Amino acid sequence: MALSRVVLTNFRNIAHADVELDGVVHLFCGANGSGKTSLLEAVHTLGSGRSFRSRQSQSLIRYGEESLAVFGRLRSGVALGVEKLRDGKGRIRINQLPASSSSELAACLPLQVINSDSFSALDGGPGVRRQLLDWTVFHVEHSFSAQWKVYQSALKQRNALLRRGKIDSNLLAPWEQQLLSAGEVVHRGRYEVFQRLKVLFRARLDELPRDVFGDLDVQYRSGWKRELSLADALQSSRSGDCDQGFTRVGPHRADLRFTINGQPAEAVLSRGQQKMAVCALRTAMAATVGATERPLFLVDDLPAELDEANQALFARWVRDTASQVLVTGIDPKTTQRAWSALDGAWGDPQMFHVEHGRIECIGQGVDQGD
Ligand SMILES: Nc1ncnc2c1ncn2[C@@H]1O[C@H](COP(=O)(O)OP(=O)(O)OP(=O)(O)O)[C@@H](O)[C@H]1O
Repeated sequence: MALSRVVLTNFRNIAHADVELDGVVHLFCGANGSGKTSLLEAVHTLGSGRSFRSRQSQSLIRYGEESLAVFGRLRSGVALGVEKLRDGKGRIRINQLPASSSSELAACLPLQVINSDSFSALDGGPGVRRQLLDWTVFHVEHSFSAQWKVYQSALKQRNALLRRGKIDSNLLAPWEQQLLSAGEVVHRGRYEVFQRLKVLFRARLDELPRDVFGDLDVQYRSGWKRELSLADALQSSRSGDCDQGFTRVGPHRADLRFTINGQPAEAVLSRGQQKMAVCALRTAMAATVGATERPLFLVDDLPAELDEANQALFARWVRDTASQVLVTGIDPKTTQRAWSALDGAWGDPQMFHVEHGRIECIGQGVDQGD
């Protein structure tokens, strides 16, 4: 799923940009504050309805303007459009027709992001890791998001009853029935996809130093005690749930645990090693999804925290799993080094210069000689 063109209007400091994406590797270089990350955010908005930097769409709209728009065309010909207004309203269009949810965008344009927030996969809360797993499940099986929505709405209803101190079985039963049926599907989807993801993650870790990454383990936690069925777990936590006013067990408490010899991985790994573990995870997620929905990678400042060997290894992982990659950096030579070492189209990056919100294509890779 590659983009052939993206058009931005009033997106942060970018008043207007029309960017043709003819290749597979596209490097956007420029000074701090020039608008590089804004371009990645705009592409992210196109594929998910929101930025990876801010949940508030108002902050994305160029100062003094009332709305922003991002338009994109995929190589397949599909046209995507997202518009956001200052009052919080917005519109999503796919092939000029209104779309009802941002998951329709995600199905058209799968995205992976590597940026300074990527560490949260290891040191953030369980919700971050659940989202990563769910991204993978969704792109393997799009119907997953419908079941997850059913589960979440039943959970909301059960919690509302619990908060009112209602443990009347007759009132709880219909919501628990929904929780069970949707919850089982969600769990099964996650479990099956996790088994494949784990193998592909391990294969990438095996390319990293064994003394550090050899013992890095990842486990899937379903959100309730393994020895119980979900039905039994819900039943046995009912009175405690009522005391607390919320449902304490179930797929909404699922997590991935990354450990090294029983210790949390983030407590052992250096920053650069953590970033490589996340790069391994995200490219393994892309590989799990497979060839039909190869994602587009958005990489904000790859050289940050990574030495040259690790940047080169990450570039190879991306080549093997992505449809396309958009990378930002300050210095063109440093930014392109990892990519220029690759063969074929992947080794021939398209370069863009970004300055004061203007994006200009400056051709293929710059000369690496000094
Ligand atoms: N809503 C907005 N309207 C106009 N400008 C904005 C808005 N939000 C942020 N900016 C400005 O847009 C500029 C571009 O920010 P961006 O994060 O894209 O820069 P960058 O090129 O990625 O920089 P860095 O190399 O420092 O990461 C910044 O100067 C920022 O202050």
